[in-house]
Amino acid sequence: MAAAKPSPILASPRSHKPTTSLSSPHSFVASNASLWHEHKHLKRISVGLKWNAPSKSTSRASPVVAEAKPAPLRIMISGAPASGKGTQCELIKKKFGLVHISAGDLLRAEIAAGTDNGKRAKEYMEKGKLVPDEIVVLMVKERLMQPDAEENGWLLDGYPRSLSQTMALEDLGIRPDLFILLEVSDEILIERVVGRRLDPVTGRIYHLKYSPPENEEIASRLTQRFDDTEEKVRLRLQTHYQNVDSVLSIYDDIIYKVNGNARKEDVFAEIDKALSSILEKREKMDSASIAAGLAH
Ligand SMILES: Nc1ncnc2c1ncn2[C@@H]1O[C@H](COP(=O)(O)OP(=O)(O)O)[C@@H](O)[C@H]1O
Repeated sequence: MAAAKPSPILASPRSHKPTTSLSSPHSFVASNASLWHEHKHLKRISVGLKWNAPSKSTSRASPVVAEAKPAPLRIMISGAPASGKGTQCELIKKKFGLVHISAGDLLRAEIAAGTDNGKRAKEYMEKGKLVPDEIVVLMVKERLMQPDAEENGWLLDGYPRSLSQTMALEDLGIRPDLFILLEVSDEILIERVVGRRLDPVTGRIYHLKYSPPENEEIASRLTQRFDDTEEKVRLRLQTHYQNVDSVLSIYDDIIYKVNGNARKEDVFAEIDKALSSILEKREKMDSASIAAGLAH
């Protein structure tokens, strides 16, 4: 079967592989993970090759390459509470079709379902602390390995938030193409959190001052997240700053810092530029690899 045959294009260099330094203890795992991901993807491309029937005028078959879809993006997005991750995730999801996996949303779903994990998680969330790894790590890992995320790529939001969570992914050979860090000043963050409201009917997020509800009916049903008070956001910020550096140190070579104080459209334009550029490079490399494979 064609899919089982080793493809000559597997040996080709790929531009999207994270640049890892040999001195880094994580570089080996990262490169292997990347190669594994590429191998799976390239197998798909090699299956997708089509050949034209020989035309009357030529004796040789000419290869026609089926549309080569580049390997799906795997992106992490990080930032302090209310740095705009949720808004940007919506925009990224819409444009790039990635599966949005939010650690906070997964935990809130556990709480809503009344599971033991949910009950335990809520105790930590109320204090603005990180939920223990034994709950979070498995939960996120299982979600990342669902077929939709493998097939369409993923956008991981709010994970990893500590060195141990990062290492759990590295041990599994899971590494993103890009680690987006939204940077916003504390003053703005606190103001955003305290005024943030959710419409439980539409799922839309409002801000009492900056993006108020359109009418009284909506205004009357808005809810506030239980951890969106000033006191709790200060604790969450403290937790964030205590942990973020250790996570950044592992993704040093793929960090993309974005000024999150700007308008959401401008923030998205920055992110869009980076993601589109990865995809463009990947498409070019795929075409070149396929052409090289066919020439053999
Ligand atoms: N990766 C994680 N590890 C541990 N706890 C987490 C993680 N992600 C979310 N949480 C918990 O859920 C809370 C809410 O997270 P989230 O919805 O991402 O909002 P925010 O980033 O605004 O704090 C966090 O304060 C923390 O208690």
